Amino acid sequence: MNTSSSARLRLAAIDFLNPAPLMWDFEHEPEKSRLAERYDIRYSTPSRCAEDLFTGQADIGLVPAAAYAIDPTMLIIPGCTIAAKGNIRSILLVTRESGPGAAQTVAMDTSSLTSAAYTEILFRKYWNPQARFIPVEPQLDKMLRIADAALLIGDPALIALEDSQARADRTGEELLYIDLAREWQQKTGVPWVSAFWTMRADALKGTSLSREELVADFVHSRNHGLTHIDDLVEEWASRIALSKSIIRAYLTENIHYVLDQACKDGLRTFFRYAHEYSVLPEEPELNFM
Ligand SMILES: C=C(O[C@@H]1C=C(C(=O)O)C=C[C@H]1O)C(=O)O
Repeated sequence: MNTSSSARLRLAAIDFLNPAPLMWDFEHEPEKSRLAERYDIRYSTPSRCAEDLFTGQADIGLVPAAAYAIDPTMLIIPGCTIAAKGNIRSILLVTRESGPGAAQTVAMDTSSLTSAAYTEILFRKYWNPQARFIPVEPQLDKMLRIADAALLIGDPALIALEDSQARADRTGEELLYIDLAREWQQKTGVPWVSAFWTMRADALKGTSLSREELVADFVHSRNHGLTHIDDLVEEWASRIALSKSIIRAYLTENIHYVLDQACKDGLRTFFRYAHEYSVLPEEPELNFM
């Protein structure tokens, strides 16, 4: 917790392509310097972001939805999300040709909390309730050596999908690349919600920031990011092994950045099933700041 008005809020952010529009003002002038006086950003993976918030090493985090059920004393900052209302492209279950129903073991990307929980629900409810889950580093070949299917998220998933034909040519092995957000929506009728900004309930105490100023910082950053997609495509083309057209499609067609009513319904459905299938401890209320 911050104790003086000059103390900055510690922000745990995710070092993937998908949050880039949310981070626009935090990473670009003219707002960057102003926001640097309010927020101290540290980048990591989704699971690490949650850990930093829950262990008190961060005040605000782009937190995987699953983590919110672990500590519902946290407050959701309204407005922004990482979600999908169609294909998400970066959350994949990769299986052998026999499909997920035949998978006995699933290697789970250790950087994921939420997609891992969704995957477990999909197996328990629809595909194979007996499947076993093994946490593994996100390397497809390694994962498929020890399991029948693999969950990949984020940039490693985007790259694996781009490489899918080349991999099949290389290895002679045909794999299925299942987009889990599309699968989830077809089965449940609600959007897939991965993450949202979450803060410790006492985070604003001791700072001079009001609730409205804080919400505006995040919402304006997202809005500015969405008007700078061309710039983001240029920036990211040199950082990730993807074509500019894929980066653009991912930021404009795949990821949905507005935490709207449909996403809130999606979250409630996710939490209800997660509790029903013993994937998460309890079904939390959605508490907004
Ligand atoms: C869309 C994605 O969402 C991310 C996936 C998360 C998870 O699986 O725990 C958490 C935060 C999101 O930023 C992705 O990484 O592909």
